[in-house]
Amino acid sequence: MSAVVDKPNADPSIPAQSGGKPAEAVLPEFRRSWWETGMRARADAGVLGVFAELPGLISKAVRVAWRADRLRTLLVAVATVGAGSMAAFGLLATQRILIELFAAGPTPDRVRAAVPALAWLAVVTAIRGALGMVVGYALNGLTPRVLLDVEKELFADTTAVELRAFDDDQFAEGMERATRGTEAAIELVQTVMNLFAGLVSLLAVVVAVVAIHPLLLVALLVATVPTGYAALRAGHVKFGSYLASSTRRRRQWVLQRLMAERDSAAELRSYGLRPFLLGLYDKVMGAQVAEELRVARRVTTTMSIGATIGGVALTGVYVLLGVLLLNGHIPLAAATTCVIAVQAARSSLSTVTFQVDRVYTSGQFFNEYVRFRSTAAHHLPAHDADSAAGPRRVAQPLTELTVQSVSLQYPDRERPAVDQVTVTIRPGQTIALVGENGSGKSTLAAMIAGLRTPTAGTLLWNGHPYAAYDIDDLRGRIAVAMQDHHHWPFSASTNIAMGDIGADAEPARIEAAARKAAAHDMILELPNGYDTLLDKTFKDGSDLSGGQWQRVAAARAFLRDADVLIMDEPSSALDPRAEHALFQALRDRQGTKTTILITHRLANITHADQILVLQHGALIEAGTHRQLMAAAGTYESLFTLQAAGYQSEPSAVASDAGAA
Ligand SMILES: Nc1ncnc2c1ncn2[C@@H]1O[C@H](COP(=O)(O)OP(=O)(O)OP(=O)(O)O)[C@@H](O)[C@H]1O
Repeated sequence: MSAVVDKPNADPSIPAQSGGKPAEAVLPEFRRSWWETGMRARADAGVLGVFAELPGLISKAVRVAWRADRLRTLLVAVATVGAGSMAAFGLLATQRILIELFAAGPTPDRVRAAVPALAWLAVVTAIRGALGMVVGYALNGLTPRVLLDVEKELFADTTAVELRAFDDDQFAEGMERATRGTEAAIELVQTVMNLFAGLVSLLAVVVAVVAIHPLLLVALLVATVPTGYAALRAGHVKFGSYLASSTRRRRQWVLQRLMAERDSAAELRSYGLRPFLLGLYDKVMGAQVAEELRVARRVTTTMSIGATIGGVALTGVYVLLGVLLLNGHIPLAAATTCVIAVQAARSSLSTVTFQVDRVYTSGQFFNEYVRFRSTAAHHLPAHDADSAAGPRRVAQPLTELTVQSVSLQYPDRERPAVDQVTVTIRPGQTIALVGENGSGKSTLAAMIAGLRTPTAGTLLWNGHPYAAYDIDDLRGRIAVAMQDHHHWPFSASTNIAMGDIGADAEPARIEAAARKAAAHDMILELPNGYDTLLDKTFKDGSDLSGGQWQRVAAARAFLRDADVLIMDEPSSALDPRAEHALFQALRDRQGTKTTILITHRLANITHADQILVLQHGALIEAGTHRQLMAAAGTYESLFTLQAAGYQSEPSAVASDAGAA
């Protein structure tokens, strides 16, 4: 934010508010955004820079299209070349007609002689139209497939990368750019195809003109090159306009969301932000209208200059043609065809220059997608290089889980979150992780769950390092109820069934899991019971309270018949009755299934087989409740403190009564 306050007018299109309080000081997201990259790059790149990058971008587009749908890509290419050839034939047929019409002899004879060429022209024009329709049809089928392909690849990456990737702000930024890049893939393919079509038509005109008379090529160049250059310059200016409107769209979008979405609705009302946001909307739109008018003036000037240059060049060509005609260098029919060819070439050239602009811009966005995917590849789970046979399946139930001198240091932190912890966990045990906020309990649990990789030390499942296993298979053996569990926007039953998504979602199993988490009765009271959609933003959707969501999350974890169940603060929002039911269900697992429990409510873990006390990431105490109480260390002091909280109230009441 400070950068914005220091430079309140970083974006000149936003007016500073009076009183030294610029509007953007409270809305830093209004600063220039990464997603203008492509447009800015285009605006900054010179004409040569654009052409230098073009071949690489074109080849990327062709590869993406080819992978998505070979048949349609081929169809577009063939039909485009076909349509171009028809344009050349059309010009040749036109010239033939003119030759016949301008020949000596009676008019009916001349018209009769021109009829075959006329028929040719009609056929060629019809074929050209049909091929144009084929191109449009094939492109309509091709582009959604391109989008599907690139989006699928992107989400295949984002769902596979290790959790640590999400701690990296560069990764998060890259992901946003890549999402925009997927849409750019469509644009890139479309514009490359249009560019190709424009180039083919241009080439067709050139071929036809050379076939009529080589000298006419000079005339064509003189008439089209200045116009082409002017069109490219105009493209630059139009790009400025595109840039301005994109900025406006982003601002509108941010404000529209703030004023219309559920997430901000309560705070907007509570703080009385309505006039502030509406006022800001007015200001932003006012600034944008002014910007648009400024750009419109520039566009008009550039276009006028372009039109003047083009007109002068065209007049030169007509003069040249007249001179050639008078000197008898070219026949009248060729000169007339040349006039038609020049018009066709000018139109193709303006298509080409416009598409060059667009290929360059969408290519920049698509590059972001390509870049992100190569970054994501570095975040994929590492597999043990020693095991040549590939990742091992988890064939046996858990016999021993060993945490061997394990540490994890987050990249942006000076000290490790978990520091050389060693523990051995046996099947059927209940392990409790205890310690102050930030002592490393969740981080240790995430490593045991196979969600994070230690920066030092090893985790062993049945004597083999985690890295030797197929990570998805290993994770399938562990169920986790996260501290910050996700509110999945699906029905209540799906929310629970997601705990074992590969298995049949039998209602009886789902209900049994819900009962263990004290969620069954609560779900039955919802408008549509288990079928209630837990997303308020859809019709008939419902929302749950914090504690109700926690019960659903616990039920999800109970559903999976996991070797190890990890529950991170499962009762922080539960009422006493629900808490009692949940811990009873956890105690029922003891002796048969392994449970790792993280909680600050120490009365709930007195039955644990091992209580591990963490401090600043290090394991400072381990033992049963009885052993740790006898040791009179950190655990004992925390437990005594909490127990005193429960006992103090009655004595306070008693002393109050005595005083009365
Ligand atoms: N993704 C992260 N990136 C950087 N640091 C993190 C991240 N997650 C946790 N930390 C830091 O690591 C340390 C351990 O965090 P952890 O969540 O494991 O603690 P905890 O014992 O579970 O805390 P609590 O009782 O509050 O849930 C803390 O200092 C925390 O700030």
